[in-house]
Amino acid sequence: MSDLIQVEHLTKDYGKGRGVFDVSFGVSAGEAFGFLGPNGAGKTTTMRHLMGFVRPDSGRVRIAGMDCFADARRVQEKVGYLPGELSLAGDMTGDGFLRFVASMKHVRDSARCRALCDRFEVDRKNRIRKMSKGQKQKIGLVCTFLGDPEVYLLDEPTSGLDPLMQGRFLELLEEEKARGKTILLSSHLFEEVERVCTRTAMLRAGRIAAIEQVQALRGAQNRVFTLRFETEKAALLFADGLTGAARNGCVVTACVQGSVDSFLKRAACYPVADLQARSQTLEERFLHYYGGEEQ
Ligand SMILES: Nc1ncnc2c1ncn2[C@@H]1O[C@H](COP(=O)(O)OP(=O)(O)OP(=O)(O)O)[C@@H](O)[C@H]1O
Repeated sequence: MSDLIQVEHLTKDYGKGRGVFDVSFGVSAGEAFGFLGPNGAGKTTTMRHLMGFVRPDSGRVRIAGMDCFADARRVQEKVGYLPGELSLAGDMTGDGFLRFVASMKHVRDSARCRALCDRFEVDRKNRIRKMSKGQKQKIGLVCTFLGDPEVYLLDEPTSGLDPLMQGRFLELLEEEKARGKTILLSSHLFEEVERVCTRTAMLRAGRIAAIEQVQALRGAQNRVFTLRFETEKAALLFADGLTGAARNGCVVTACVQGSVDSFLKRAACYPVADLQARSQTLEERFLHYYGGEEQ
């Protein structure tokens, strides 16, 4: 079966190396797909193409077989989109705005809206312009989930939320995933993607650097060793020519992929005062793709 979300060779060139270039990926129905990348990597630009706000310079972007630009209205009816930067009607109260959005989305049953507001402890009485960033973000989240859409495009959804609300949001996302919804989740936060998504793309400077199974990343056999040698000379000799090793005085930190046998035998040639080993975090693994990126 073909993917529900299809991005094929998407290019939007804003000049001076900015934009997205030859971006391709697919998200199958019921899959949660992560979209990770540093600032300016192209996450928002890709999402805006999926919402049909922007016409690609080249390439194709489709949801449920519909061209996102040509069929923008029909696509948008299927999608719950949370933009990275919200623009809400500041003069309206939270309640007034939610009612307005519900009517736009033809949502007649208010039970889901109430449940979402309770979950996120939404301030419905105050005017939106008087709300904090987090309070506005919670209104945005309720609007996104309100219509019970089939597809979610979420652009850094937890930005501005406190840890309690971040947790509640991730719970909601897991529930929606269990209900078969298709999710594209853009984030800077590795833990967030790790918790919800089965696969993730990593964007760098407008291009896909890699697409990986989250499970495979989590289970990768990479180990980070920190060794303290008796002397700086020993540390220097040990680290010399060792790929991926960093030395600070007597301490050498190195990431070892696969078998640790030859690494430990090499270390055993020098006087070791202390050794610690741990699994490489997902974040460290991603840094491999982002290495050298200017933020
Ligand atoms: N309308 C536009 N005109 C010119 N350049 C743009 C436009 N929209 C985006 N860009 C540029 O395209 C690049 C990608 O931006 P985008 O907002 O997609 O990145 P992002 O990954 O969402 O970043 P962030 O994490 O900071 O939100 C950036 O260099 C940005 O300046």
